[in-house]
Amino acid sequence: MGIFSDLFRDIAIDLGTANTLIFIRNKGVVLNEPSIVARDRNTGKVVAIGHDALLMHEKTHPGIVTIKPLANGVIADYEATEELIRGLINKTKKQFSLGIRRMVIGIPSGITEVEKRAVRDSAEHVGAKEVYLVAEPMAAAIGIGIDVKEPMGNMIVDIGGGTTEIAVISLGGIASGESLRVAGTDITSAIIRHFRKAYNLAIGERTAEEVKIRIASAYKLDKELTMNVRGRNLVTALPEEREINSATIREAIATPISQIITSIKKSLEVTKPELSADILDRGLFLAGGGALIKGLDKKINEETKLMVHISEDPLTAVARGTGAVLEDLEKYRSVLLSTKRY
Ligand SMILES: Nc1ncnc2c1ncn2[C@@H]1O[C@H](COP(=O)(O)OP(=O)(O)OP(=O)(O)O)[C@@H](O)[C@H]1O
Repeated sequence: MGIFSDLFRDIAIDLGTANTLIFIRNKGVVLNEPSIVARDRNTGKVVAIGHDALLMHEKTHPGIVTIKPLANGVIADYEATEELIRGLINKTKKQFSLGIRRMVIGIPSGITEVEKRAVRDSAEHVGAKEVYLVAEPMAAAIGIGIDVKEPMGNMIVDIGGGTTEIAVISLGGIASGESLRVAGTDITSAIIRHFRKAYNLAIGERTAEEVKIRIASAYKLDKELTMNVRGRNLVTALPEEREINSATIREAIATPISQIITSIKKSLEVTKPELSADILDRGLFLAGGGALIKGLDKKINEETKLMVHISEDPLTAVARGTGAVLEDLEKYRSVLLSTKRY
């Protein structure tokens, strides 16, 4: 058994809008790359996946198109999604591996039946013998280390690239939840718009991401930060550098931040009283890259009066959770999503 079982691999995937992470049994998270596919414009052939495709995404190349197959937490391009899964798995391939046995995939909870089916089909086409799907907020909760099966309410807010998933988890199920299509990407877009409007400065997506990661905040900082940003002046068409500060960026991203907080409040309003009492005791848990926005915990605390915990390494919470499911399928069987066969 030993030798042969080693030749078949069991893997778990966090199929995210922004990043896809792969977890391999007994190894942990082995790959974390952007969810991007680059194709030759003429032949349609895949020329790069992940990091390499991201580099092409920013530089305009007439012969290459880059695709983000998962936009806003839904599958925008089925074929490219499969290419992404295949390409990233290939990057992790061991020389002597015969193929994949089990695959657990974390998917947005707002996904439709047809999209679920498409993810399952893609996994099967890639060679998986058994495919299991788990909702991202459930996986995040497991990754955080919450005992999802106990009769207690736990609120998870997973702020990813395309979607913010808010869920109250209890007894191994999602008691109530919402999938909001406002998340990290919208915060980046708000920064791009601010530079255009306020300074006539066009900045790229990667620069805006850097601004977000380095100085964006949701709450007044003890010490406000500054940063030099380069872009192209839309009036003179010349390159320009400008110093900006965190207070201005906070204002620029106020709309998406308040949309996320409004959704959290709405979810709290519809939570059953006994679960609300648990949440009041335990606080809410933030996961996903958006959890790293400075002061977001304070801002949510101010508006909801709840304790707010930022999960350890929020960017890998979903992947670690899908990995935990993979490593103990028996225990987690009841949290898996069912898909209808057609
Ligand atoms: N330090 C940081 N500060 C603020 N935002 C960050 C930071 N690091 C990453 N992000 C943002 O987090 C988002 C990606 O988060 P994550 O990897 O959890 O999403 P995803 O799982 O790919 O997306 P989704 O859950 O929507 O499918 C991106 O928008 C990224 O810009």
